[in-house]
Amino acid sequence: MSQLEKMEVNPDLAMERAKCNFNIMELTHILDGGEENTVRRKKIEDIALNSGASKDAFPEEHMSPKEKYENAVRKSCIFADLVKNDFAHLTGLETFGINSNVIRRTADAFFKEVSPFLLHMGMFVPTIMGQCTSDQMSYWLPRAMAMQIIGTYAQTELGHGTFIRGLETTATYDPETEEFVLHSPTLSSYKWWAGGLGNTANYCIVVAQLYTKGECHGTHPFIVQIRDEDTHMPLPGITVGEIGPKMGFNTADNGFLGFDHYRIPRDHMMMKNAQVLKDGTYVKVARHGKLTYGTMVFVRVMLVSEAAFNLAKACTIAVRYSAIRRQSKPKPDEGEPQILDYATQQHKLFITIATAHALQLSSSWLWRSFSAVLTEMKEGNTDKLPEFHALSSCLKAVSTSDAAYLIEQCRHACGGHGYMISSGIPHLYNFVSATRTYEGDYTVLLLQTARFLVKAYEQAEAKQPLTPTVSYLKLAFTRKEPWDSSPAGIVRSFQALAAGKVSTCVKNMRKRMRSGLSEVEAWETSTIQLVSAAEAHCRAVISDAYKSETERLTANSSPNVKIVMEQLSTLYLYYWALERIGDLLLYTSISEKDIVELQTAYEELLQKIRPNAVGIVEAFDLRDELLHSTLGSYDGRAYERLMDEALRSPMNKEPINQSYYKYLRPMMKANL
Ligand SMILES: CCCCCCCCCC/C=C\CCCCCCCC(=O)SCCNC(=O)CCNC(=O)[C@H](O)C(C)(C)COP(=O)(O)OP(=O)(O)OC[C@H]1O[C@@H](n2cnc3c(N)ncnc32)[C@H](O)[C@@H]1OP(=O)(O)O
Ligand SMILES: Cc1cc2nc3c(=O)[nH]c(=O)nc-3n(C[C@H](O)[C@H](O)[C@H](O)COP(=O)(O)OP(=O)(O)OC[C@H]3O[C@@H](n4cnc5c(N)ncnc54)[C@H](O)[C@@H]3O)c2cc1C
Repeated sequence: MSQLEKMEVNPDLAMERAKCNFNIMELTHILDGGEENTVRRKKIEDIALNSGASKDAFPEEHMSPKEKYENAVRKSCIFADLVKNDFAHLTGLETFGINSNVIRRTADAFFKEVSPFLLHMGMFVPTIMGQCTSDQMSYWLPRAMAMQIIGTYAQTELGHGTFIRGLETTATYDPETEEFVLHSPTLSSYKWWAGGLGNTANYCIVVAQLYTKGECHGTHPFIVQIRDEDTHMPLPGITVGEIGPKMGFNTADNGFLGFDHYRIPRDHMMMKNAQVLKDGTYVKVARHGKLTYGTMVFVRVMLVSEAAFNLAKACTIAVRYSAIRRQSKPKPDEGEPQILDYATQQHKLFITIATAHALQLSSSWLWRSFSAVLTEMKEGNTDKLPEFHALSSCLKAVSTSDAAYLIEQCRHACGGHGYMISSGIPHLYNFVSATRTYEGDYTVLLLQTARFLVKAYEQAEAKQPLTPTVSYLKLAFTRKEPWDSSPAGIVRSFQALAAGKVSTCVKNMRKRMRSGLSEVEAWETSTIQLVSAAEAHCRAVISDAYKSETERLTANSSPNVKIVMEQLSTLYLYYWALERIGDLLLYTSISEKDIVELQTAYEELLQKIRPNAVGIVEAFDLRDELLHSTLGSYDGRAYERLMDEALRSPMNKEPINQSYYKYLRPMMKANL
């Protein structure tokens, strides 16, 4: 009999819910962006999850890699059907609701890892929307949205991922036949990594060096058919396959792809930003050279919400588990406390909750900025693109890195059981740690932001106007920032700290150049500090956005919800101030006494948040189907669920495994 048939909700969790002193649903509405959104989200989740279609008859963990992939394809088709037929009227899919947070969130109930359609939804469709002319779009978009074709995004090669200008795949225009000839001249030029490429996709966007009239015009995107639309066989001239097991993403059939003088029609070049005319003349349309990188910028923005969502899942699991787990006996005449009562446990977990809020609110703010930039770009104005590139790069880098670190911390907080796949935390970690690398590696993206910061610093030095997110750089030219422990004061200190770090980098680079290094060498020898300066800038941006969004969103909320949100945003500021004490000592007037007071205030805040901790994570409103966790389910029956999962293991299906007769018994008998 299943252990779960025996009892109801764990009493410790029931007690936590009873003592929560704020309106959980009100916080949920705020996090969803309004009550209407919550109602719509719940409708979608009900349609998708009450059908039972997301469930597996056999635990996915015990399937072979091939079975896992096939199961993921099966469920992807069911999910795609739901998206097309059942959700459309609720999400506005005719526009671009397909990437809405709700669809993304609901998909997680279907896939413990990821769908092989992730790249189709996440990059193929957005690239069609961003890089095609309107004629091209009216041909490709309906086919892609209706899932008549399945695509992916093949940019990275075996030899190059970061350095896009170094890609080796060529697309050479042949005016005789009005075709491009795609070719992979070397092993390192083979496309590598594209999700869904291994077995699923029949089309892909290929980024290749464009040659026409004997001249190279750099990398451009092309839509390329790789498999027959009927038989799914790779087409002649195409070599395609799957790259093998990975830390995560094992249901995503990431693939490799090579071309042997493979021909595609001229109009399969995505021509919104640049065109090749029939006679081979190259015409540049875009006003900014990097608009072909647009899909990457879009996905970087998406990844900030991804980081927030995955952190929300991890801390829901870890906080619920910490409420039902009792361990040790610090007071001999009392029982074992809930581990959530330990200050060190609160230190691990509450920053995780606060970061989930910080990233979610910063991500909404970033989306609004993105929409404004896109609107201006539609009118031909690309002035704000450099600032937005710098902003989206650092936010992608820091959010994914923080999320990976804090999810690992949630695993630590769950002790040994957190190491079980069934806890749900390993899948979250494996997924999020990849986001730190793909769509631009952490270091590489922070160095992009640093380039922008250095230029902005030089503008500040020359007393030229600064764009909004870097206007604080003028602090580098004033006296040391006086320490002020109010939230607004801490944000200002983070800005002073970032300004100080950028200034130090510039001064060091100039010194190195004076001592004979070239500009490139001076930059290269300063990159450790430049990465640190860009991280500090990003921390100041997040802190500022989190604080001001909290103020905006709680302006009309009930007093207790306001208190909870303010406590969390203040905790975020205290935590990072304490983490960066060395830097604050350098760039602000903080004293030893201030530091002692800050540490005390931080510890007191943890205690204030403690009674509402379960309520706060439950405001993320994550159904059990989305969490996939034995430790974090709503009923808190972690031990029963762990035992149930253990009993489902194929290793327990026979009392004696055959290896006993084959190996163990002969060995032990021989050793008698
Ligand atoms: C049924 C199933 C349902 C499933 C649910 C669906 C829901 C969907 C949700 C989806 C969520 C996520 C899905 C995503 C999954 C993605 C998987 C991973 C995909 C990939 O990884 S694709 C490959 C990505 N690759 C990269 O990111 C490469 C990183 N490299 C670069 O970006 C660049 O090369 C570079 C590092 C920036 C350097 O470029 P380059 O050498 O060309 O440039 P320079 O350094 O010389 O700089 C020149 C100049 O240009 C500026 N600049 C650079 N980039 C940009 C830009 N993007 N925009 C604007 N400006 C840019 C740079 O700042 C310099 O300016 P300056 O000269 O200083 O003025
Ligand atoms: C799970 C997963 C899915 C992916 N899916 C896709 C996909 O669908 N389509 C696709 O096209 N690609 C995909 N990728 C590839 C991904 O975009 C690249 O791996 C990523 O952009 C990093 O590039 P790289 O592998 O070349 O790393 P490298 O650039 O080789 O990085 C290796 C190290 O070198 C450092 N480094 C590199 N350049 C510099 C520099 N200029 N300065 C300082 N340090 C530097 C990096 O910081 C890093 O520490 C995927 C990757 C993963 C892991």
